[in-house]
Amino acid sequence: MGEASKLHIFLFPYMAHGHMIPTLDMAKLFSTKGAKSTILTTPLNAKILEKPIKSFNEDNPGLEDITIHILHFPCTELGLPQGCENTDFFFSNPDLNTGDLNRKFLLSMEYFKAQLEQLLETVRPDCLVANMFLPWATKLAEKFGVPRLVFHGTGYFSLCASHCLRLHKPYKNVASSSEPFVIPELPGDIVITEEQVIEKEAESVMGKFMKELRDSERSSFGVLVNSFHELEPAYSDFYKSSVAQRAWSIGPLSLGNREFKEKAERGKKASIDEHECLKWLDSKRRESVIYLSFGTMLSFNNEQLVEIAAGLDMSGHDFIWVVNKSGSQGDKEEWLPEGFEEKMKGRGLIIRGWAPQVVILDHQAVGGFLTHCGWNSLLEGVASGLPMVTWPIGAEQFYNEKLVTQVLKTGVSVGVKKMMKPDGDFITKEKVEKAVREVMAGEEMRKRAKQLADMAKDAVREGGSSDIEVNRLMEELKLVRLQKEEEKRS
Ligand SMILES: O=c1ccn([C@@H]2O[C@H](COP(=O)(O)OP(=O)(O)O[C@H]3O[C@H](CO)[C@@H](O)[C@H](O)[C@H]3O)[C@@H](O)[C@H]2O)c(=O)[nH]1
Repeated sequence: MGEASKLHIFLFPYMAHGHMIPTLDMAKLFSTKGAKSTILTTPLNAKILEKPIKSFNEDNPGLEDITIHILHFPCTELGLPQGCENTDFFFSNPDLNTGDLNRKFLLSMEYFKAQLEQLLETVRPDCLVANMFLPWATKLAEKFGVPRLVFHGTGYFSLCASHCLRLHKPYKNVASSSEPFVIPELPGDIVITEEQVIEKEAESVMGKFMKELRDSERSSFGVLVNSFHELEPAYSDFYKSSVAQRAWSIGPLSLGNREFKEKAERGKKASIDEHECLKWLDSKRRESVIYLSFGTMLSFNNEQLVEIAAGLDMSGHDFIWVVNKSGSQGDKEEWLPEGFEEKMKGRGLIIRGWAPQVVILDHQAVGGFLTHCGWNSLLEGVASGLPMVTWPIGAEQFYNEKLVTQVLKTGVSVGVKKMMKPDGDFITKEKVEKAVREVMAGEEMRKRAKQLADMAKDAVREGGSSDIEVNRLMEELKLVRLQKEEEKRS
């Protein structure tokens, strides 16, 4: 295909690993469909993306379909610490006030408006895929006749749950914040409590910001969802008929990474040698290891870490545990029980910092996943056919948990009742032990999880449901281009 006839897509991710990782996967996917992508991001984030993009371009000689455009982001002028170009900057550092920085960081995204406007005017891409946290992107794109697609990063179930909770506010009719209720209108009689709901604060600054996001979504070209129809059919149907005007399921995006190198290069540089990690896993029995990770946005306090360690010990299972902790408390002596690592030698691997997650999840020795239910992790767990222990922390993670425990029935909850902020739950070692044992022994859950993994792989194969939707999207974008060309001629 000639360069000029290729669709050119701008991708503008939110500057957080949970958004940048699927964005790069998306760019690769578009490349397989003959489109070229430009990822818009800041210098430090570009550094993280450079290596996997270079590998991708080397593996696909002559295409060079993915490029980065670097944006200016003057942190200190915006009231942020120097070098704060990714949420990881504050979430992995327990010494910082993450709440304040998170809000300021989110609102600083407006700074990109002028740069985006100029780029859209000069380059005129065929489409702009912008993260939901950039609501002003819809109007800017419209000004230059560029269709704007929204990428939320989460799945259909939580998008639908949010919609129904916002609409019906059922939490207003309960006697206490811990009283369970069924989410009205949402298929499946899903039970939740008020303390797990994030839609409560419509009048707050964040509530108003979220409304702006929804308004900008309504006038956009549509929504891209990292999911596949067979995983959550009732919710993908509900979303498409009752929530968004148009949506395309294009996942699981992580499955586009087939080679070891691609899987190992997702996100930050791993804090462990990937081959060492594999060697360790190779020495383990099939499905005997539980993998624990709480994503990129959280550090537990030392008391909770000690309790997790004890629970893992009591479970008797081998484990890989990722502790996303830097700063002064990251020092192992400060939070691990005395002699724990020596005692667990051979049984447990603790990764401080970043793990090559998909490499680990795909290994046959891994038999379970204890997850905070961030959507990327959850979907990666599904794609690897793993039953899960759910330990949501905040954001939409409690909704994702309900998908696993109440709909898919491929996991059990560790028993967290409420969001970590402001004053989350303390989970005892007994609860950790019980949930880990139950998931590792749960044959029915494992069977269902494996069926879902097969469906996930089928969805992204040629002719599979997600493959068809990506093709449809490409055709629609080509049509928009044709119409624009015709308008220009007439
Ligand atoms: O050591 C690590 C830690 C994470 N990851 C990867 O990083 C991503 C993390 O994404 P996710 O699991 O979604 O977690 P968060 O970063 O916490 O995700 C944020 O963004 C998600 C998508 O919008 C939301 O679902 C979450 O609630 C929100 O916290 C995944 O691809 C992981 O494979 C690694 O490779 N190694």
